[in-house]
Amino acid sequence: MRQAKVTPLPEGINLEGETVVITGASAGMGLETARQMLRLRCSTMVLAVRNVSKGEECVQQLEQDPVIQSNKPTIKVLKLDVGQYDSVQEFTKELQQKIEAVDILILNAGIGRLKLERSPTGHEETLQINYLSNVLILSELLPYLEASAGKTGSPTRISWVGSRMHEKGHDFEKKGPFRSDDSVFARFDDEKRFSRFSYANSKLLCAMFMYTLAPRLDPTKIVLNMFCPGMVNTNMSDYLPLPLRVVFEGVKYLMGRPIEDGGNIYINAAVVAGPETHGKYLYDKDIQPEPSTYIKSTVGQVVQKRLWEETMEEMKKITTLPSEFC
Ligand SMILES: NC(=O)c1ccc[n+]([C@@H]2O[C@H](COP(=O)([O-])OP(=O)(O)OC[C@H]3O[C@@H](n4cnc5c(N)ncnc54)[C@H](O)[C@@H]3O)[C@@H](O)[C@H]2O)c1
Repeated sequence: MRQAKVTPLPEGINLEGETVVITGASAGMGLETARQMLRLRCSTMVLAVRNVSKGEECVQQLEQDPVIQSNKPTIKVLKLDVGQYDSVQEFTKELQQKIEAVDILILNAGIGRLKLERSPTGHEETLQINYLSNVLILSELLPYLEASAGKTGSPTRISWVGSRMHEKGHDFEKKGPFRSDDSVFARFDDEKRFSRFSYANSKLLCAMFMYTLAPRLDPTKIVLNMFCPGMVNTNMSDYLPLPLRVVFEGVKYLMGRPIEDGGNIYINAAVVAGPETHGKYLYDKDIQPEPSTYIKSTVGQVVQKRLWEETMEEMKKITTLPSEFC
């Protein structure tokens, strides 16, 4: 059974004059969202990518689209490897130097892993790529994104790509994903405690962080939400070993959404849904009124608080915290 069809975007969306930044935009839904937004007249698109020459190829590909050509946008490629703090800091610096104000930031780059692999920071990769580096991006950019709102006259919108799996990872584990008396990061970094559900667990951290940060932000300056696009036919499952990949490809073929629908959901979260999405999770196009049962549970609440503390300790080692983090 296929995933429910996505309602088309309303007529008349016009992103003329807007500047959009998408991380991990050289493939999958990041690239598709860039394409759709450029077709909707987005004036400046920043593709934040690990491989700059691949990013440049994407620009050439996008510029061949007659609709995009006629809109005459500026498309920029900036280097960003979310596996490395240095690269994140170089990216946030370059962005502020080159782009005066941002209307929309989409935190899209993400990976899955079944085995413990470490990023150059020493942290397990899903923890680093899906969670910690996104927190650093926010930490470095919050003052600039708030200032952007002053320049554009409307709140800067940040949409973070989560996954519905964040509600499910712990269902498959014997003791739940995190204990209330254990380090959150150790659950990823410690070989003995690493779980093959690290993808779901890393997205759980993202959701918990979003729920903690959003109330600290002024929604007249920044609207922050998280969303899950559902199962979409991208290369996301390439990390799986061959037998599992074959099964997953079959499931995706039968049940997954076309990538165009994925882009449509991204645009809904970032553009169509308004300030009422601040601090909220969206599934497809529906705003979830409340966090997941796990996040609301007693253990979940302890873990959410500990996560914030551990994250702030980590960020303090790398940068000066913005006021919203203090
Ligand atoms: N495809 C799905 O069914 C699905 C479902 C829910 C959530 N998501 C999320 O959607 C987002 C996009 O995934 P996708 O399905 O388009 O997969 P994808 O693998 O096609 O795209 C992932 C993107 O992240 C980039 N990326 C990975 N590591 C990076 C790094 N170190 N530095 C910079 N960029 C890096 C890749 O280059 C790629 O452009 C991810 O966050 C994923 O978790 C996907």
